Amino acid sequence: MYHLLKGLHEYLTRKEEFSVIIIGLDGAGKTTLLEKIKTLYNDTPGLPADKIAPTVGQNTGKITLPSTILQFWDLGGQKGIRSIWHRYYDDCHAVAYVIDASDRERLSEGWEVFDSVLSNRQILGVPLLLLANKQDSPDSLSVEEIRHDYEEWHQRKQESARIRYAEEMEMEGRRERIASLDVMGVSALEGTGVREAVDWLFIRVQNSRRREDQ
Ligand SMILES: Nc1nc2c(ncn2[C@@H]2O[C@H](COP(=O)(O)OP(=O)(O)OP(=O)(O)O)[C@@H](O)[C@H]2O)c(=O)[nH]1
Ligand SMILES: [Mg+2]
Repeated sequence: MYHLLKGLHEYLTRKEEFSVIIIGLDGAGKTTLLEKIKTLYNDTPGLPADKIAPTVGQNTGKITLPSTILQFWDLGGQKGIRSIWHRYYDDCHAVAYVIDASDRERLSEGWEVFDSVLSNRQILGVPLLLLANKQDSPDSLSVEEIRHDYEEWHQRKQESARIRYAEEMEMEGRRERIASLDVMGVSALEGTGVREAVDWLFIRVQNSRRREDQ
């Protein structure tokens, strides 16, 4: 009887686990974001910003939400480390791409990398959120400006490329994705918008799981 009740209790209180990868250029603020998420959701606070060093490899963090555990994988963004990102694509349930909205000089590099992320078939149907970080900075572009900048960059890229038919089809998929792209403004440093971003991820992983179940 005890085992039966224990099993029932475990069944009723079980939590499903989802993996979210956090990627973006070096210095975009991914680790600062992860540590802020830990501080906001866990009893043990994350590292303060002045203790965070550039990531060589990965950092992880878990938070518990109603009937759900979100496992975050913050992957190093330096050029030489980006080649490991693809190893995480098959098993992730959502992607957060962080862009430094205050660093205008590196925006096009950020879009180049973002575009190559979008071209990966493994994450084609995976919820993807673009986070315009450092909204606390006076130099920061707003969410609308960031979206506009990306669309313009993408337009320029298409115009300058001589595109083969296969690429055209692939671009078409990407265009659809861009049209429905969700962009949110956050300040990983101050925590502004971070709960809204986590809510978005929580809802989207739940929804995509339901679609898989059907
Ligand atoms: N003003 C401001 N600075 C931020 C914010 N988020 C991160 N930073 C700063 O940006 C710098 C880089 O932050 P990290 O979190 O280490 O960046 P990262 O994306 O993890 O970089 P890699 O680990 O190299 O890929 C640090 O000096 C942070 O304090 C933010 O929201 N606002
Ligand atoms: Mg980092």
